[in-house]
Amino acid sequence: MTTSLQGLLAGWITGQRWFAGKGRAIDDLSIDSEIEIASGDPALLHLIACVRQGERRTRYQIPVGLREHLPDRLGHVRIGTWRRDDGREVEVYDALHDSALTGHLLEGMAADRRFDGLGFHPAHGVEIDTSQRSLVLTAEQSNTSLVYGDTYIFKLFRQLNPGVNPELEIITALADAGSAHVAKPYGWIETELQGEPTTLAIMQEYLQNANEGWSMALTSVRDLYACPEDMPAEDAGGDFAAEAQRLGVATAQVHRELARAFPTGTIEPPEIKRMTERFRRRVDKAVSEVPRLGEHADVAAEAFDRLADLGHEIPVQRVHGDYHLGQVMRTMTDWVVLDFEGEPGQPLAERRALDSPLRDVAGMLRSFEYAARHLLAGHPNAAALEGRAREWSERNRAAFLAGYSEGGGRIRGDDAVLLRALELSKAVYEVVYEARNRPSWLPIPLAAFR
Ligand SMILES: Nc1ncnc2c1ncn2[C@@H]1O[C@H](COP(=O)(O)OP(=O)(O)O)[C@@H](O)[C@H]1O
Ligand SMILES: O=P(O)(O)O[C@H]1O[C@H](CO)[C@@H](O[C@H]2O[C@H](CO)[C@@H](O)[C@H](O)[C@H]2O)[C@H](O)[C@H]1O
Repeated sequence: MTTSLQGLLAGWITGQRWFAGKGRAIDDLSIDSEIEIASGDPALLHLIACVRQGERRTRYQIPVGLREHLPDRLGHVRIGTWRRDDGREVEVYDALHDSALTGHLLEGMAADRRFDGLGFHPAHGVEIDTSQRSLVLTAEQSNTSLVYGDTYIFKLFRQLNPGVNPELEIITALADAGSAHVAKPYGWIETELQGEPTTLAIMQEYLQNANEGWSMALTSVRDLYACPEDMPAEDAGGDFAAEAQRLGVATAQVHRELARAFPTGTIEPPEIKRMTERFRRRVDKAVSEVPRLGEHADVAAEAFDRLADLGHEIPVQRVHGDYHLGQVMRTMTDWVVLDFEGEPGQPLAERRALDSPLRDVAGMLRSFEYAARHLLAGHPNAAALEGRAREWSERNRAAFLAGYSEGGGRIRGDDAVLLRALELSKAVYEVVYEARNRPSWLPIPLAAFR
């Protein structure tokens, strides 16, 4: 049986990891833009689809492949059979899994090419090797990344909002300034949405032999859990504290580089009050989606009240915005920071706005909590290991903060008030994120309110 392309996509999209509207029915899916990048068999079609769920409309980027016969190796990414206007039936599938098609993206960037409304560009002064073949990364992601050979990583943004993606803007500025903490940009793809240049994908240097902070931290937690109960964390194999401290130093350096490359400012007490009101609205919205959060709302409210009474200005600048252990990689020489695009799903203007660098510090502190508690879920000894989890988290949070100060990051005595409010606001975001994407992880952010 054949269905319209819209119908096929509506049936398929809800099962994708990056689909942001999980748990709510799709009222309508329309195709806003359809551009052929390659014709023939296989063909490559670039689609921008708009999904309506109640009042909410979200745009998604979906490059699809079209083939008369789908080889077995692509069976797992089949979307369905579509009868085209000319009467031909084709198999539609997720094009990013087909290296016969993804080569066109690399060639487009190398040649600074245009396909109707799509602009493909190389970064300034680089030469792109078009012989590299791609593989899709299988990480838990909000976007989809391809690795070409062991040379480039290409990230295609799934949810689209009009505007230049902050990640492109930031990695370009920091790489131009000679930062040791970003992966070099190689190219990007853009279009125009509602009259604004809008980033669709970015390609960067692939960091070979680098380890992700999250998996390094989990290895360390696992080691501690396996140690005798009376052994202090610093004596357990795989202690992470020296790395946490180095990460703190690198974070402070990145903040300094961001402050040099972009405007900075301060926010005054009346604006701080408005910020806490935004935090409160975020809690209300989160409680309506995850009612269990309601029993903890007063903990967050108390932290926001204290921040509203702070009484002095807060320095602000460009920040990372969604900083956690999955966004940092340890290379042979240092920590490199990835994914400067802020919290996916928030409007771009908000994600590019100046903010306190302590937002990133709070994000990373939450991540140490996540790493410490993640392995407790379903662990037969969970109750006994609670204390170990707390010990690991406290030790690494302290080491990270020490490194941050040592690297020149500014933390004053009463910044604890701001940090606590930012941590709880992040935990509220995480409660919604987990409820939508990984319900079994929900106890982790909920524990932040205890
Ligand atoms: N430059 C890079 N080199 C090597 N691996 C990378 C690089 N950039 C990202 N990755 C890997 O891809 C994962 C997801 O990347 P990220 O940019 O955070 O995507 P998303 O925005 O979808 O979460 C990272 O956690 C890391 O494992
Ligand atoms: O990396 P993304 O930009 O996709 O960020 C989203 O997904 C993250 C999970 O992958 C999520 O991070 C949360 O889980 C992490 C462990 O997987 C943990 O280290 C973070 O502290 C926690 O916030 C992130 O919030 C979300 O925006």
